[in-house]
Amino acid sequence: MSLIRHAVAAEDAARTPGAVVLTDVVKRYGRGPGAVTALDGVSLNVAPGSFTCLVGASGCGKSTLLSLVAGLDDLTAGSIDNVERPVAMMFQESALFPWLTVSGNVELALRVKGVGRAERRLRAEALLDTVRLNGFAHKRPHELSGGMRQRVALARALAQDASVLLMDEPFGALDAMTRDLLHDELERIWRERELTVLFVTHNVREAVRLGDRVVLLSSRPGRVLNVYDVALDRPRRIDSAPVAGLAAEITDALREEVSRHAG
Ligand SMILES: Nc1ncnc2c1ncn2[C@@H]1O[C@H](COP(=O)(O)OP(=O)(O)OP(=O)(O)O)[C@@H](O)[C@H]1O
Repeated sequence: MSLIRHAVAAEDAARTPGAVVLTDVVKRYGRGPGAVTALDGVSLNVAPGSFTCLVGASGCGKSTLLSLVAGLDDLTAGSIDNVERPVAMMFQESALFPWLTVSGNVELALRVKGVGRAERRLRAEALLDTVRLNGFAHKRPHELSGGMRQRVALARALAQDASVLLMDEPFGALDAMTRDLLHDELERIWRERELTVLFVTHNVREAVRLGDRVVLLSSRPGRVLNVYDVALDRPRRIDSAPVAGLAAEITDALREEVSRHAG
């Protein structure tokens, strides 16, 4: 297995400069006998404008990896380079402020950037248009469906004008149909804005539906086990045979890893 891993890392390192370049990243939480090694030597070159999905067993360090790229936590060893700041993040929970309107939530991100009031309003309107929420600017989050709340969260993330978008299971709590619609929207926005997306998911089919590449991490400590290039035409359907076929291959590898770890 380590041979594959090293081959993947070497091939990755040989690619042209990335928007995000991780080199031998190690992350350990705590010290002494109770320390937890979450990531152990992760190397990955994420090309500008690419869509990379991360999959792996629960607890393998996917969220840790995103928070390190976001600069929210310190590395124990290794390096992360070329990340243009700020990066935008999106989570499974929309984390909107309930007392603010939809527009107010998006405008807040612009306010933090020092954008003036009149321009904030205009830009928030345009962003809500981008995520197809025009007409909902004055609603409060509790008046929206889960999918609509995630659209607002996406608009708020886009308001930061970041070129790197980090997404931690953003559609994990949505029903299948809403999730499929949001896949289409995200794919469109990713292309229009030439974003670099790092997307964590438990859903391997979702990873194949969206990603240019799917990175499979080992069980804890997380290491890159394999990188799958997804050479399927877009737009893809999550229930199409080619998506299901590659997803089955990755799922088999993931199952093998989980049972190897359990054994
Ligand atoms: N702040 C922390 N302090 C101590 N241990 C932590 C901390 N954050 C994460 N861990 C541990 O690091 C490991 C990786 O956690 P992480 O949340 O990154 O995994 P994950 O792959 O995102 O998990 P899941 O798929 O279940 O969301 C886990 O064992 C977790 O318990």
